Amino acid sequence: MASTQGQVIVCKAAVAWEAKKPLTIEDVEVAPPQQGEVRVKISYTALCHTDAYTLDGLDPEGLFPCILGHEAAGIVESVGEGVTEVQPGDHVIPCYQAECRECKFCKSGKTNLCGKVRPATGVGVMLNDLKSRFTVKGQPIYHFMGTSTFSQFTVVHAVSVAKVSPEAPLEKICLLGCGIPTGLGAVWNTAKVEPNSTVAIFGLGTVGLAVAEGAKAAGASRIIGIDIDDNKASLGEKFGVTEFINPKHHQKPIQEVIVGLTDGGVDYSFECIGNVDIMRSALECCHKGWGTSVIVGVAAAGKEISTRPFQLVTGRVWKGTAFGGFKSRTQVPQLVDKYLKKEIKVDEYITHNLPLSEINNAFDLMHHGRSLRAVIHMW
Ligand SMILES: NC(=O)c1ccc[n+]([C@@H]2O[C@H](COP(=O)([O-])OP(=O)(O)OC[C@H]3O[C@@H](n4cnc5c(N)ncnc54)[C@H](O)[C@@H]3O)[C@@H](O)[C@H]2O)c1
Ligand SMILES: N[C@@H](CCC(=O)N[C@@H](CSCO)C(=O)NCC(=O)O)C(=O)O
Ligand SMILES: [Zn+2]
Ligand SMILES: [Zn+2]
Repeated sequence: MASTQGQVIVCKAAVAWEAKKPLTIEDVEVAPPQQGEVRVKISYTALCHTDAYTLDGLDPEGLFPCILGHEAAGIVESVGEGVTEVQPGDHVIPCYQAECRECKFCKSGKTNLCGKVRPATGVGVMLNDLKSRFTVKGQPIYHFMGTSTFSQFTVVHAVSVAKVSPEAPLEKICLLGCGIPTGLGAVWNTAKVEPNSTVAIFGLGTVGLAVAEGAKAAGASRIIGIDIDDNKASLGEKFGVTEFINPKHHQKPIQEVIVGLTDGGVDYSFECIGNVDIMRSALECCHKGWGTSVIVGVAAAGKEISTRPFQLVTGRVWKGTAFGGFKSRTQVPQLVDKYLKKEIKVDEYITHNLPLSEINNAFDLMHHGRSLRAVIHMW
């Protein structure tokens, strides 16, 4: 095939023109990568709840028109000046959480957050010239989370690209771009759950089920799954949930139910929904003196958390996690290798496979709670 390096590529992409409106498939012009950038041919992308949250107009950083998508895998088409970490043909996972290894955050040893490109990705552009690489009939289209994987080709910062084993099936490992690492890492890196701990998980979507999988691997003795969808009871068991509670079947506040079941509360809890009232329940179902609650869910613009300070004075700890605390470029390839060694599940989270033309159906499935991950086949 003739090289497309240095040329504008015209390809299909699902464009979000405005909030709360279905995406439309457009011919998008994708400019060549500039200095420190990589153009990636996206093979497969899944949908995460965060894509729906932004499309629904709930994200204070949401900009339109944009190309959503941040859980994907593909192959490098070309690289810009100065890029040495990857080359055309490499299999990669674009990572919304960059890892430059040079900034204050990366060097701190305290966080997986990276400050290098975040100011640009937060406003939908590339760092080099603060412009977008996408246009439709000449009109600029914003990037999203520095990834924009609902396009057959995307341009990302080189510090946001994890090079992975070419042995791994791209149609599966696309999921390692967000939801699964977030859940596993929330347990292993953020909470650091110890053997024999008790755990409560609020929301058993992909993220919550990955928390269950991580908690089981960490040796938790009780893993309590909480969801308003009764179908999640049997599903949860497959990922390690040992007890299921549907709050709708209880009169008392759910935190009181859990405290009663666990001799004073759980050691660790995880909020995997994005609901600030449930974040409070998750904190308050933790054991006095040491219980730790991790906020994983992303709450809508304007929402704030609250509790009585006494909850913290008496030893409960409130934390949050982004991408499960994993350092993206270093650790995503390791997670891919773990999948190849069958040490972590991936296939089990995929409930639907759809062509790009049906991407709006994938959003409907998610909104109706009928899918875990729907994988979009881009070609
Ligand atoms: N912090 C991060 O890095 C990160 C990464 C990925 C996703 N997220 C966020 O995590 C959350 C979960 O993502 P997902 O893709 O698994 O979503 P999902 O929609 O697949 O799952 C959400 C689950 O929560 C359940 N639920 C909804 N309301 C509930 C309630 N009031 N009580 C109990 N259960 C309830 C639903 O039935 C569903 O099973 C979202 O907010 C997403 O934006 C955060
Ligand atoms: N833009 C929102 C916040 C969105 C958010 O918190 N995103 C998570 C990843 S969700 C992936 O599905 C995250 O990693 N945040 C850290 C970061 O964005 O640097 C808002 O402004 O409230
Ligand atoms: Zn996500
Ligand atoms: Zn950095």
